[in-house]
Amino acid sequence: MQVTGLRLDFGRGPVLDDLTLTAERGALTGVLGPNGAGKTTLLRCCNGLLRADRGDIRVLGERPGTAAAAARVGMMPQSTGAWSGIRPLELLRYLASLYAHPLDVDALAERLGLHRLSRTPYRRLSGGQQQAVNLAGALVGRPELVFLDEPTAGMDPHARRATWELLGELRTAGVSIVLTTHAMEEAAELSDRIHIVDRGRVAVSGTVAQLTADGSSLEQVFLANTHASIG
Ligand SMILES: Nc1ncnc2c1ncn2[C@@H]1O[C@H](COP(=O)(O)OP(=O)(O)OP(=O)(O)O)[C@@H](O)[C@H]1O
Repeated sequence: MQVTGLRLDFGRGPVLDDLTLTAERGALTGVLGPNGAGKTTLLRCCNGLLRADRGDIRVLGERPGTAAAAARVGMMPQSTGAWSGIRPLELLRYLASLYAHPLDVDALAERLGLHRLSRTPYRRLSGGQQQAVNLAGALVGRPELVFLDEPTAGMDPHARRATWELLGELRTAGVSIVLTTHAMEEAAELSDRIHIVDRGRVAVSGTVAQLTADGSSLEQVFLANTHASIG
């Protein structure tokens, strides 16, 4: 995925400000940044849900939001209210039906601990369970590239580890992954490359080893290269 010179202003100053970054195929790319830095906005642009004022995005060589891109790209949003009454397995079966070669829904649900929740409507699931459904929804179409917006936020340590394992297997299988997170140890553990975004721009990029070469922790690098959103 290639993002070049992206700019987007909702009317109160730029949220994305000449943002340029690359996510290599087959790699896991971590996008970090303070609250309000523009991470979700970037992911929404990459999925064609928002259109930038300026700049260019290519996902798997395609323009975001086209049918060609949608068939090959998955997106796990931070939260979604749209599925409130539907049960997890019904939802996943519906999403699977939209793709040519979906994953096996029962196996995926079992893997993410959703098979026991088959009768519970989405809105009655816990926050972590909703996250697991969102993740399954992003993966069920067997995407070549998947965007995950804070995939483990709200997950307990068991669910988080199961998710990390799943992401590791996807990466081994050649799936490209772009994820946002506020968990520094998660970013350090999973990412092949990290972009730290601040006020709509990439402040610093590199592998974890490159970013922490002077002995700093990833959190120290984050704090040194970003502005606080509160305080
Ligand atoms: N549709 C919108 N209209 C107006 N402002 C918006 C809209 N969407 C996002 N913003 C603003 O853009 C900025 C960036 O928001 P965004 O959700 O991309 O941040 P983020 O980096 O994902 O933050 P967090 O880590 O808190 O999830 C925020 O100031 C937000 O209020």
